[in-house]
Amino acid sequence: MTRPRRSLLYMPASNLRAIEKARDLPCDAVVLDLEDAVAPEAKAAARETALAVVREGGFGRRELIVRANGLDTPWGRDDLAALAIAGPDAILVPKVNDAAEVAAYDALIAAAPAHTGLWAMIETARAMFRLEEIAAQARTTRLSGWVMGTNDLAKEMRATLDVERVPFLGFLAQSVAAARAYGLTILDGVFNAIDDDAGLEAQCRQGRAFGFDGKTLIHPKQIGTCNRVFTPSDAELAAAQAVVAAFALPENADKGALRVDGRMVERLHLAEAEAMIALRAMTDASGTPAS
Ligand SMILES: CC(C)(COP(=O)(O)OP(=O)(O)OC[C@H]1O[C@@H](n2cnc3c(N)ncnc32)[C@H](O)[C@@H]1OP(=O)(O)O)[C@@H](O)C(=O)NCCC(=O)NCCSC(=O)C[C@H](O)C(=O)O
Ligand SMILES: [Mg+2]
Repeated sequence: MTRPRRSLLYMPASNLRAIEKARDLPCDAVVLDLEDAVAPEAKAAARETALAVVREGGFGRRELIVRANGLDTPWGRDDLAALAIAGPDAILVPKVNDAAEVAAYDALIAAAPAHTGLWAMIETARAMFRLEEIAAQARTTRLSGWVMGTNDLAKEMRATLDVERVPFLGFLAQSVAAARAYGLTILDGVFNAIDDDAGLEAQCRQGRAFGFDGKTLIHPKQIGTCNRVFTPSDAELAAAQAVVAAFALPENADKGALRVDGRMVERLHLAEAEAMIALRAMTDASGTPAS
């Protein structure tokens, strides 16, 4: 991981007030949506707004991502052509079903600057059976991130999307495994109940337990909880530092397994501990409070 991606806040690219506000919000990334949050009659104007916002910048350390319309819509191709020239940090494409679609999106943004990543929404029933082939596109395209689209997935499956997300647990785990197998960043889906703080916290904790890098959000009031849950706590940091210190002792140089604070730790835990310390340092350096 090269930067924290705990909190990605969506906003309709047609909502100038929200975009203006986002320049000062403590999220790690901003996603300007041209897809589902924008009505058909507002699509063209929203695209122009998104392009102007990318050109203008002003988001500081926050990544700026734009979600395009799909290639099966009247707006997808024009979105991709324009975004390739504008060059946001990433272009997020919706409802990817298979590897061929990733390759098609990648070809259409071939002219984009090198810093522009391709991110894919994982949110269709068909994609659930092609996770590995989609993730493997990271080897041949600029695909570098996935975002779970649990609203669309719930709709397609006709499943109930509640706090616990029991119908989705298998797919969430498989998606994280596929993403990790090919080195992709992966963000959890949104939590729609804006005023349910306890539900949001529980779902952030669940997402972190699954291994997601962070969560996608729909409202500024969700950012604090999300950052706090996805930032290693002081206790986790201390535990990680204890693991690193134990393996650094000369008497442990040739040992593979140790007892640290009553727990068995192996060298794989050393790597985890180092990653946690690095993430905490990045989040501290980002200037964004955990809560
Ligand atoms: C959901 C909302 C429509 C709620 O809007 P509203 O009731 O107007 O919010 P508030 O009055 O509480 O807003 C308070 C202030 O905060 C600003 N605000 C609100 N939302 C955002 C935001 N997302 N980003 C930035 N700023 C925001 C308001 O402007 C108010 O500011 P002020 O004027 O100073 O008081 C609304 O929150 C919203 O539109 N959210 C984002 C919706 C969206 O982008 N949806 C698409 C992505 S979700 C998705 O598609 C997931 C995936 O594809 C899947 O399938 O699962
Ligand atoms: Mg969706």
